[in-house]
Amino acid sequence: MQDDIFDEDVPVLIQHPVQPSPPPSQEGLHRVPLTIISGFLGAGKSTLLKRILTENHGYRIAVIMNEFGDTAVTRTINVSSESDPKAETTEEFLELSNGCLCCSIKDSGVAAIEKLMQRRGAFDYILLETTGLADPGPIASMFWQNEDFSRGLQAQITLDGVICVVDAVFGQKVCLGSPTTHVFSSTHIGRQQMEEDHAADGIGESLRQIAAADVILLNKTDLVSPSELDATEELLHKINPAVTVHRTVRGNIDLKHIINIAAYASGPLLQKNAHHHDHDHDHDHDHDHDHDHDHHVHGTHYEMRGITSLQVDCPVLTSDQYAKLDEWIRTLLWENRLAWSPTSTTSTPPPISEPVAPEVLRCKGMFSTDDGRLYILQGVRNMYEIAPAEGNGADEVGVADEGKLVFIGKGLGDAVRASLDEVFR
Ligand SMILES: Nc1nc2c(ncn2[C@@H]2O[C@H](COP(=O)(O)OP(=O)(O)OP(=O)(O)O)[C@@H](O)[C@H]2O)c(=O)[nH]1
Repeated sequence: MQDDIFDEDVPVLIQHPVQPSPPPSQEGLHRVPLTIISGFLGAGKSTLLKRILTENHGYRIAVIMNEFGDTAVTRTINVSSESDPKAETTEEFLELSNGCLCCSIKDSGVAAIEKLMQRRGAFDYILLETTGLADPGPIASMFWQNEDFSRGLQAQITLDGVICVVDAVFGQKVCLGSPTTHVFSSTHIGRQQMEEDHAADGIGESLRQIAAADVILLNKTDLVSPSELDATEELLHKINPAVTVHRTVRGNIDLKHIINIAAYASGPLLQKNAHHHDHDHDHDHDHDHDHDHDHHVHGTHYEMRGITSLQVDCPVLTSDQYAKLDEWIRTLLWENRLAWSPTSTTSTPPPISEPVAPEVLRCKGMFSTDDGRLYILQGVRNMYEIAPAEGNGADEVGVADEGKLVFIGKGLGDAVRASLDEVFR
């Protein structure tokens, strides 16, 4: 692990009592935003978190890290702790000099968060790292809750977003020093992981991570040519048409792009597909690439190794169509079937059958109704919400007459699209 750049930044330990102080009154406290950080093995999650734990950014973030003993931050902390006879007692919660709080997960993630919430007030934000092999979807659905169902932890925490760190050069190390290195396209290797990664159920973990992400950090861009990065980025957008991609080197990113992004709020969506490049020298600019492939192609679906993304235009809906769409989504997410199937009484021919039962991992959308209202669709697995857009009126958003819906999951092909067409009829 190349952690030498951080060696000068040994965090300063501040003692915490073994027993946490009693939790402050919950009254008047806002829910603490939580961001999930997932990513391919070795993609650079720890490097990103090290940055957050050591740089002066002004945020008080509690970072919950996996594999506590393996990370360079922990090693530096442990080195500091060797001279500290009470190091054992401080191991689980370490307050760092930049105001952040570092926590280890020894129990399940939920237990760690419950313990962390006993220290509420010491931080404003939670970053939760998942293991490289984890599917962030179930964790996201645990924290993403309809207000009506908020209880326990969900009443204290609100899911802000899911970040996925993608290695632009997967396998690069393996090739280093190998006589075949120069004949490998490094991005090809990164893409190869996505293309080959598929589990028994048809969707591998790295694809699930991409599917569940609101923001992708395409990391290690220093090792890959711009054209190869473009190709990888295009692939990411095909797998997840609603994701925002930032290019990074060693996880160097302005934190505003990954925290407080309100990816699950009822704000405008699907506007954020501009490509963002964050370079090590902090030069940050957004621009659209002139790809051959248009990421906003109307009514597209893309399939790779069992994962499909379906992006459709949604016309301005009548109240009947709105109700039908709601029923269609509910049936798809809750029953893994199409509301308008071959047994439908509609006059159109039944849609062709899908080889795989449809399943949605993530959906997002924005559409308007003919009474001038703008709605946001948010869904994580079998939970979804359609809520009036907050903040911006339809005029400001500028997409009132060209709504979009995005579904990412399994078996979301032609039959699903044909069924959805019925809703819009
Ligand atoms: N050249 C280069 N190396 C990087 C970059 N980001 C991370 N690395 C290196 O890649 C290796 C893996 O980075 P980590 O941050 O440990 O990756 P991880 O995702 O935490 O790994 P796991 O916890 O094993 O899944 C380390 O040697 C890092 O120094 C980058 O942008 N460019």
